[in-house]
Amino acid sequence: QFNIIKYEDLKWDISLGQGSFTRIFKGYKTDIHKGEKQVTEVLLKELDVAHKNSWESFFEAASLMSQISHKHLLLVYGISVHGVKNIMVQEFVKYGALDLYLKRGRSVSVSWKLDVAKQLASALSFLEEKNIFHGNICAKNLLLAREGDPLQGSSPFIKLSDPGISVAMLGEDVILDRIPWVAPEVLEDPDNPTLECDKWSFGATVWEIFNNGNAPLRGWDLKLKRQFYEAFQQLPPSQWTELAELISQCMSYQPAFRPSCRSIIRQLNSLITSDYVILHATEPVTQ
Ligand SMILES: N#Cc1ccc(Nc2nc(N)cc(-n3ccc(CO)n3)n2)cc1
Repeated sequence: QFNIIKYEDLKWDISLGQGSFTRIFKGYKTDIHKGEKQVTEVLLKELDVAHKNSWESFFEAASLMSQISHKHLLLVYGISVHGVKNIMVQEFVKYGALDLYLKRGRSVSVSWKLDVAKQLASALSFLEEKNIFHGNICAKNLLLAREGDPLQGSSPFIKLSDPGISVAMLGEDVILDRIPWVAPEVLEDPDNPTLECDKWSFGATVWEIFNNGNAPLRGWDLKLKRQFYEAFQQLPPSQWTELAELISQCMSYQPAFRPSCRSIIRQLNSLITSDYVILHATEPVTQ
């Protein structure tokens, strides 16, 4: 499924923060390649000891990412186990998580955001072809490999990160806290997620990207978040009607009403060519 990396071949560098069940570090792995020592920069993702009994699910996420390869899917080199430590060894993606990058107030253009959305849609389309459910699509799990430079006209490049511990293994509170990224039907039946659930999350992620990385329903408590679904509410619509339309299609409470990946990509292409893009070259950054 994936290769086992020897703990002694890994070296930890600085801590880069923590996710919900993991902490991440910059690091290095050493390989012997044709008798030569080769050191590779990696991202070391450690499963918190408190959640060590979710290690199968943690590694299942790693093996999912190792079995398929696509330019917009994160490369996972392998896993390492050392005592109670469970470590996933990933390619180091230069600019890290997209939500933090956008929050840092980088004012990026509308076409930059659409480009990122299209790359995510193509990763989603690839997963759909392979009938693979991701389960954790959000801006925090989009990694920025290339910034793209509006002046040079070079475009950004993103990689979708591993899904982490599967949603079926998570407690109800963790699932509730993932509102509005988690599809409403997942709350009803977390053990049988479908590909349509990822389309809902795609809609919430595009909303995030166009809101400069600010989380939707930020600061809402779990009760309010649950009510958001019970009242069939939608996220505040973008003033760009066609974009708001795509997001609300993806975030249909009826899974069958969500558009196919092909339709999502087609709609993104028509957004890219619309004159809104030219008029709003770089939005003033509203924090
Ligand atoms: N400052 C800074 C900085 C931080 C991280 C990276 N690189 C990176 N590489 C990966 N493979 C994965 C991640 N992640 C970050 C959050 C998650 C949650 O999924 N992953 N970050 C580069 C710069």
